[in-house]
Amino acid sequence: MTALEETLATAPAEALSRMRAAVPLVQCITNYVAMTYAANVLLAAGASPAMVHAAEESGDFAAIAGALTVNIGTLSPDWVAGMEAAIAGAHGAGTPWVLDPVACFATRYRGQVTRDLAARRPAIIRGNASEILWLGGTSGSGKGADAGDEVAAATGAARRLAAETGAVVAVTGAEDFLTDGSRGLWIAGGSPVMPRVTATGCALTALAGGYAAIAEPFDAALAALMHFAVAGERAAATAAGPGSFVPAFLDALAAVAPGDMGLQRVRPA
Ligand SMILES: Nc1ncnc2c1ncn2[C@@H]1O[C@H](COP(=O)(O)OP(=O)(O)OP(=O)(O)O)[C@@H](O)[C@H]1O
Ligand SMILES: Cc1ncsc1CCO
Ligand SMILES: [Mg+2]
Repeated sequence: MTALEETLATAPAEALSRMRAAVPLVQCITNYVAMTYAANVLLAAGASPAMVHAAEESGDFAAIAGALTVNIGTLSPDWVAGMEAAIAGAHGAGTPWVLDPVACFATRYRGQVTRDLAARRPAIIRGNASEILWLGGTSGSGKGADAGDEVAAATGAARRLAAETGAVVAVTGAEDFLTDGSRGLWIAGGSPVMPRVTATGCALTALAGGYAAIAEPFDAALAALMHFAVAGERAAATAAGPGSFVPAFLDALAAVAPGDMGLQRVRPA
């Protein structure tokens, strides 16, 4: 087996077992839209969320958290100060952090803030294709928080961004792409209903934090993507639409077992 195949064969299942055993504390700085959903996703999956963003405390909190996640969805100057303080606290304590560049291409302010955050050594960057295209130096056709581009169009940008920042980069969509700049993987699964529920991607970023608390960034991102891929597919099979998908998805996240995090949905790029 190659090193990559060994990673694929055991790492996601082991990561899920370790996360459920540890129930890691994950500090989430996320947007107003995503807060409750992301917290519920973490609890269902097996981690312990805390939504802590004020600059007065966010750095101290990052020092006691297992991981920090930073999502710019509803940013404002106060929140950006909280993000910067949290990241400084995370670096001081060796806490890994995850960046979600929501709609970074949409305005100059978002773009500047995102570039500044991306330069602060995130362990993982998780975005949709339009966000990663823009951050990787190419313009796409995103519309606000929703992607307007195919994941396949963003693989080069993802590799460049990973090389530039040192982060593992996950691009999500109908199939997800994961790279650390050299290794590349495709992860299949999920459901077309997922982008019809707001903050699904934001919640995935939060879960990537849960895994980053107990695994190396590449394995952590892969486990989070697989956990969503399995649970999303199962929930969609029983849901009537976006509304009933949400409770079914929380149930499915809780029900995913290590043995479900198998190789069959992953292929090397
Ligand atoms: N067409 C699709 N088929 C299957 N799964 C999908 C599809 N679109 C998105 N997903 C899944 O939905 C999840 C969120 O990805 P998405 O790319 O929609 O995030 P996003 O655009 O950042 O979302 P948001 O900003 O609204 O939180 C991922 O697990 C992804 O695999
Ligand atoms: C709808 C929306 N607007 C800002 S953040 C957010 C959640 C999805 O990214
Ligand atoms: Mg998003």
